[in-house]
Amino acid sequence: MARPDSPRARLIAALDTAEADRAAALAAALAPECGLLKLGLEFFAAQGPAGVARLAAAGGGRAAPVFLDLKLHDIPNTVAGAVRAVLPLRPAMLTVHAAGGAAMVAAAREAAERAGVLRPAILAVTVLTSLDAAALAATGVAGGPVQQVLRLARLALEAGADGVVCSPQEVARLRDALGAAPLLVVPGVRPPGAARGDQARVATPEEAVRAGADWIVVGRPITGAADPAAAARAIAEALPA
Ligand SMILES: O=c1ccn([C@@H]2O[C@H](COP(=O)(O)O)[C@@H](O)[C@H]2O)c(=O)[nH]1
Repeated sequence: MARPDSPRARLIAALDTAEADRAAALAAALAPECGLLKLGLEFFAAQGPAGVARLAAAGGGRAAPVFLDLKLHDIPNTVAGAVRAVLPLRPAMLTVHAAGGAAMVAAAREAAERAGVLRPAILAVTVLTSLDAAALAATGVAGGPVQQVLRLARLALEAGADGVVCSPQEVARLRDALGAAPLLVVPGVRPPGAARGDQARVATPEEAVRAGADWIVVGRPITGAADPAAAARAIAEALPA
């Protein structure tokens, strides 16, 4: 997948809603302001593949590409089947959990290859940005988020992932360790003064991009604004060129 060529293209707007009409209104407002629209578990659980297809078709082909953030995590055979099942939706990006293991990530990549050159980029989620060091330790992982993100990123990239999802606090370390090739997609991003909500490992949009993020993912600071399009535009305009 081609890397973004402008600050606007770096912005991924997360449309976290269960309501089709609300998602359609947000998509129409935000498509001109960002590079991709992200649909996640909330929308998919409520509206299913047909809802994704309807949203992608809305706007007469002018809708932004779709990032399907399903965070697949199951045995390799099941994940491969799920990837094949969503290929007709033509997502530009699709997530799996790196913690599912190398064979699972490889199965996702192999299944995605069926779509040919327009296959979705397979992104491996490392450590959820809602986990701080203590919450991660409570899951039995020793060593802290940076070490675990690096470990899972290496595993996933060696297994065939095109990139990883990490917090802004690990981006610079990943770029140093892994070089320019992996796509780095970064949620846990908050404009100065915005509520962090349930996000634990955060930084500003500018900090995330300066650290090496290819794309930043922003949800509530945009969708909760009185004017979501203006909020998205302000975030993109504050990004380094
Ligand atoms: O580690 C992760 C992986 C994915 N996400 C997703 O990004 C957005 C963030 O939304 P905000 O409202 O800006 O917090 C959301 O859709 C998550 O599912 C993440 O936050 N962290």
